[in-house]
Amino acid sequence: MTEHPSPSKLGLTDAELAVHPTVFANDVLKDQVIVVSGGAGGIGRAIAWLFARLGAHVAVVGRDGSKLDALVAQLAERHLKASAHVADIREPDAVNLLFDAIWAAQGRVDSLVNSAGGQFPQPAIDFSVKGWNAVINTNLNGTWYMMQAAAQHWRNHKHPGSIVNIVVVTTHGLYGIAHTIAARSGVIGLSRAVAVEWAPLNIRVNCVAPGAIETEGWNVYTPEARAAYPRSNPMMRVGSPWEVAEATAFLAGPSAKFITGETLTVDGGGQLWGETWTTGKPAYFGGDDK
Ligand SMILES: CCCCCCCCC/C=C/C(=O)SCCNC(=O)CCNC(=O)[C@H](O)C(C)(C)COP(=O)(O)OP(=O)(O)OC[C@H]1O[C@@H](n2cnc3c(N)ncnc32)[C@H](O)[C@@H]1OP(=O)(O)O
Ligand SMILES: NC(=O)C1=CN([C@@H]2O[C@H](COP(=O)(O)OP(=O)(O)OC[C@H]3O[C@@H](n4cnc5c(N)ncnc54)[C@H](OP(=O)(O)O)[C@@H]3O)[C@@H](O)[C@H]2O)C=CC1
Repeated sequence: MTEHPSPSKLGLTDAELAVHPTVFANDVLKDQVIVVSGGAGGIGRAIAWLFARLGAHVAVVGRDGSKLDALVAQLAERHLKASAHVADIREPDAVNLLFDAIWAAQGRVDSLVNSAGGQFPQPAIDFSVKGWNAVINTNLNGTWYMMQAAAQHWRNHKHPGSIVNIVVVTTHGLYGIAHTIAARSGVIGLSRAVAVEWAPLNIRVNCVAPGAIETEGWNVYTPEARAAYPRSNPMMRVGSPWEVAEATAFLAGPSAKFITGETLTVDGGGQLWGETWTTGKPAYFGGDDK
């Protein structure tokens, strides 16, 4: 994967996340257990901090154990509850074992947040089969394995639950990321379908669709593409992972107990106005790229 590292930091640090003001009451998720895939990434990390600060135990999931352990240590330093779990969401057996382990250790799971995901920017006409499959496997299949394993455990334990899938705004033709638009449209459709099927099990399923949110995940985009992201919405700025975390807490927790099958867009109005060119603006559309 091509990386374009930023000379300065992207997103919020643990020290910032530990003290960032929140609109939620401190104990609103007291005693709950929340599983956050991609929990050591930019958005997942903000979700982990917010949910832990609201009283939950957060089980953070990813492939890189050292990133997860470092985050759990930071949370523990502030007397917040968390555990690190290495798993590849594309491996259904590993995903099932993950939920077995968290239930065994914590005795409950209340919410699942699927923030693991990503893509690379490339015009769709040039996608390789391997590249297409990598994005579909991660974002559609991986998210589904996590959703199904969570729901099966809730059914077996006769326990209510809620799922929030972090997706991408799919209403635009977002140039250069057609594979992810396909995968995320699948997740949104899937969420609407199982919101109905799983209502009898007392399981709610919703999505959050972020616009341009500054995180380390942006290193796959060129500095020129990143520099244009503030113009992707009428607020003329990029979003913060904390803004996605608060929307996620709203949907995951009791504030949304009558909401299911919904997608909450957190994009500064980017659905209504703005331009997003993840691979540069082609000459055809008035830009410099050939
Ligand atoms: C309206 C509102 C406005 C909204 C405005 C919205 C702005 C959009 C911003 C969205 C931002 C984000 O989501 S940023 C945050 C998300 N984070 C990321 O995207 C992080 C990077 N992405 C990932 O890690 C991805 O999960 C993924 C690319 C699938 C990597 O998975 P894997 O580890 O399996 O993949 P790799 O082994 O690296 O690569 C597998 C194959 O994929 C292809 N591949 C990988 N990188 C490639 C590249 N740069 N160019 C071409 N092809 C590539 C190759 O075929 C690779 O095989 P080989 O050829 O054999 O190597
Ligand atoms: N930032 C943005 O502008 C936007 C982001 N999004 C979406 O929001 C989600 C979070 O994004 P963000 O936090 O910025 O991205 P990051 O790249 O910072 O974090 C994504 C995390 O997902 C984990 N992950 C990736 N693949 C797997 C896998 N197969 N199994 C387990 N974990 C995996 C990675 O951890 P590890 O390497 O340890 O596995 C990583 O920490 C993604 O789905 C992203 O596409 C949507 C719109 C805009």
